[in-house]
Amino acid sequence: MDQNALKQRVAEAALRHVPEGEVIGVGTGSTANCFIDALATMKDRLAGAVASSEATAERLRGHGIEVLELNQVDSLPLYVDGADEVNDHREMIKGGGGALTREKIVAAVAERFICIVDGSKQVKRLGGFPLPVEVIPMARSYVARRLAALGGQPQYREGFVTDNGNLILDVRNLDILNPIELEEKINNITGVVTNGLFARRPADLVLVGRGDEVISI
Ligand SMILES: O=C[C@H](O)[C@H](O)[C@H](O)COP(=O)(O)O
Repeated sequence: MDQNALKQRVAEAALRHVPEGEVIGVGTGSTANCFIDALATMKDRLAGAVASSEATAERLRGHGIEVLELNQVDSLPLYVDGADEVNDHREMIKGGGGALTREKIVAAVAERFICIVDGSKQVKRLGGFPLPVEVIPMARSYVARRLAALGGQPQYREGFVTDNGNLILDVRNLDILNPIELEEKINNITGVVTNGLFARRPADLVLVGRGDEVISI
């Protein structure tokens, strides 16, 4: 089964966790897009969705699903999103599409976070995928120097502007032995908005598409 078929399969598997009559949070990226397309089949049983990016909001609206601002809801029973890497502790690297900050905010509000991935994203140790860090533009060089001091090799994602008007540094070569500690350390650098480690708030359930099966972690 090809990667796209696996993404569709996990997206469909996530549907049965969607509570009826509620507003849910929806992530960003190609796997989240598969979920949005699947969600459209039950849109009449949904009160609406909070989007983690402008692209997701547009796709949801395209299917006739009402998009609400996060500030319009008091709680979210569920957030469904993809990831760039996920380990056995359900910790993730996210942000390959640059949506990490809004994703982290929606994930923080959600009571339950279900991560949907194809098998290629499952790793023993995080860090093979370059860690995205969203940075306030004027702090770019300073933050890059601080990331280099942590042993990373930051690279400016040229020409990319986040939905929040900021830029992304993709950091290679980080030794991610303790994801929670590194997430906090990088977030404490002045000028960093947030980084793509989702370890303080891991997923509650990961659905992995592998061969003909969907495995739960
Ligand atoms: O910013 C993007 C998100 O974190 C995505 O969830 C992540 O990059 C995975 O995307 P995809 O499903 O396209 O591999």
